[in-house]
Amino acid sequence: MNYAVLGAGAMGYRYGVMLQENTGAKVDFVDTWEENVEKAHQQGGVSVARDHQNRRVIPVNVYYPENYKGHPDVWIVFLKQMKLQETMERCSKAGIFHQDQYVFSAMNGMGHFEKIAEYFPKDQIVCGTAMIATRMDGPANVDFMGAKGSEQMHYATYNGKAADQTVKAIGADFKKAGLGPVFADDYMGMCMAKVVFNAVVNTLCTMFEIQMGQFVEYPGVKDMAKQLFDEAFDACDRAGIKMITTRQAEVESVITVSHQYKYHYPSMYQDFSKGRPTEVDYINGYIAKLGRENDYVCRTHEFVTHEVHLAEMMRKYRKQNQEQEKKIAEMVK
Ligand SMILES: NC(=O)C1=CN([C@@H]2O[C@H](COP(=O)(O)OP(=O)(O)OC[C@H]3O[C@@H](n4cnc5c(N)ncnc54)[C@H](OP(=O)(O)O)[C@@H]3O)[C@@H](O)[C@H]2O)C=CC1
Ligand SMILES: CC(C)(CO)C(=O)C(=O)O
Repeated sequence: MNYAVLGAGAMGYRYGVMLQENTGAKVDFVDTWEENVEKAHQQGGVSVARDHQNRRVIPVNVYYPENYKGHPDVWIVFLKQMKLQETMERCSKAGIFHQDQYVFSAMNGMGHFEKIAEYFPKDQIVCGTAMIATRMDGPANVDFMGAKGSEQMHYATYNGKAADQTVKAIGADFKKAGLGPVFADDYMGMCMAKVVFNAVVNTLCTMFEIQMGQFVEYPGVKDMAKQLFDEAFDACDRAGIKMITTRQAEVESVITVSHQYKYHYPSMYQDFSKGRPTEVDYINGYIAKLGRENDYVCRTHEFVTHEVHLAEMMRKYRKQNQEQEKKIAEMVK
């Protein structure tokens, strides 16, 4: 099968490169971030390391939507939630989406499949979640975190039906690529199991600007995680969502995955540190909204969503405050 990755960022390159290298599939990349596309053209591909080691340039074909002439069997979408609608619209106007194509996405948060369904038939949407950590260190420069074989992901059909031949073929390619796919029966329970995980790890690491291994040093992590998971699971219970995991398993997973990816700054921090908006409204904000819609108030998630927005807004004072403090220190000398 042929693939095109929409969003040549950390995860887009990860999926695309692993498919290209390990399955021999033809993979194209489509992106709108100019510096990224130009850098890939200039250096002849994407620079890839694994856990900071063995950095090398892997040849890849990266296009702007307007230049893309391919007709892949499957689109793999890895955009940030905030950019999804705008980018899908740009691609649609460029005429690169076709009604015979399947589309897979394992973006974090919720709300993206409904947007994707505006452009592709519902029966051809494959939902995913990825417990796979990747850093984007600069344009066309990525770092695959975690040892080879540590990759784990889930996928499910959006229509809730059994996997058809194409979905099975996608799953087989993901397996051959080394992405560790597991098929799930229900996409909502599968996606929410990842959303609630990100609502703890991504959000707390971002606010405190720390790596996952540093976060898990704190002895109160299990208590904090439990509080956030309890609220999220209660909201899901009320909404009739059957999670593919349990509260206790999620707490254990926070500990295990944080040790496994100890040097990883979650993707939310990667946006935060670059002065970009974060996906918090699609993660903790989504849980809080789900709760409200089902007569349940997720107080901690609502509060935490505000905290992340507060932290985002306060980034503008950081330089000013540091300069003021420097001046005061000089006056005191
Ligand atoms: N990174 C990870 O470890 C994981 C991420 N995810 C999820 O996957 C999805 C994609 O995330 P990820 O691959 O990390 O995203 P990235 O930020 O690496 O890339 C997504 C897109 O963001 C834009 N972009 C990124 N950095 C910059 C920058 N400095 N300046 C301008 N534009 C930039 C680019 O396109 P454009 O300008 O067109 O937006 C890029 O294609 C998200 O939903 C994320 O939560 C899920 C699991 C793990
Ligand atoms: C790698 C992982 C699982 C860490 O929370 C992730 O989803 C992210 O960085 O966004």
